[in-house]
Amino acid sequence: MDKPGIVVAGASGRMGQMLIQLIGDSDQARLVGAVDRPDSPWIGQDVGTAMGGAAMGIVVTDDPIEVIAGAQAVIDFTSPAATVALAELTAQARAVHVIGTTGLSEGDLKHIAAAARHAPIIRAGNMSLGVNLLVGLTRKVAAALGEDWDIDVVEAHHRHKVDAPSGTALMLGEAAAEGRGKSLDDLRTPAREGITGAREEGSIGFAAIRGGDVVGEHDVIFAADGERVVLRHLATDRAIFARGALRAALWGQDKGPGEYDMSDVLGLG
Ligand SMILES: NC(=O)c1ccc[n+]([C@@H]2O[C@H](COP(=O)([O-])OP(=O)(O)OC[C@H]3O[C@@H](n4cnc5c(N)ncnc54)[C@H](O)[C@@H]3O)[C@@H](O)[C@H]2O)c1
Ligand SMILES: O=C(O)C1=N[C@H](C(=O)O)CCC1
Repeated sequence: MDKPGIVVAGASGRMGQMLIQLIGDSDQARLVGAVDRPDSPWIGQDVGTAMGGAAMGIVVTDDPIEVIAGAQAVIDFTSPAATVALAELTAQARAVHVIGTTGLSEGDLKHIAAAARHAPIIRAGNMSLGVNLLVGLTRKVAAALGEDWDIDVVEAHHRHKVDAPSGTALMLGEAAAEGRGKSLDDLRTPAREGITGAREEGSIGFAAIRGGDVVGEHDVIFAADGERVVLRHLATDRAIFARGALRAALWGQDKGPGEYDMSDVLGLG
């Protein structure tokens, strides 16, 4: 069988460039399209040349329809608005949509769920093996410890990140809430500022640091009287997210319509 053809959306972005390099070097997939926003200076350029290397024979376009029609998967690390639009187009082409974009609203998620009725969509706030293992550990530790153990998720990212808490922090918070048999919506405490009052028992808090070139750091802190347990993941290279996304695109090739996540892809369920 031919290697699956993959479109990268957000080609000029930090993740887009990682993916183009990874797919270009892969013997399991081929790059068939590169999409970016209409005002990107990369539009009309060969994507390899735009990245400062050799030409790859793929011209960056702001019109996803044509390239998606000939693709088996779209890997998308863009913005919430772009991701919602791409979900509809990718579903129409019956291709696999791998979504790494974070900061999606409830409304965005409803659009994505509607698109997943027609094609497989694999979405995760973090595509790395390490974080997806940490999600399982967080669920277990939260289940083992009583509500007298306070839970906070503290995360740090580079200065360009636009959403908070990070998608990863929300995955970890959801896992902690699940461990306690609740939903994060029930336990999440608003960002702290001013006279917040004492902490509510069983609540889950979030704190975000933004600065420099930090790729991504997450601590899940379980704090009780006299002791703390800290679960930590440190990302030092974005390649971990790109490898996870490509793995998801390949895994999705024989899957039916529906919503999947990285625990499905990695068999961690
Ligand atoms: N799930 C994960 O593992 C993971 C890992 C890293 C980043 N992310 C998320 O991926 C997203 C992108 O991160 P980044 O660091 O690459 O950001 P970035 O700003 O470097 O790149 C975003 C890219 O999307 C493009 N874009 C924006 N609007 C578009 C549109 N309408 N059509 C086509 N392209 C469009 C931009 O031009 C840019 O090339 C963020 O939401 C981030 O949180 C997720
Ligand atoms: O760089 C980013 O932006 C990242 N976003 C994801 C998140 O929101 O958790 C994953 C880590 C990097």
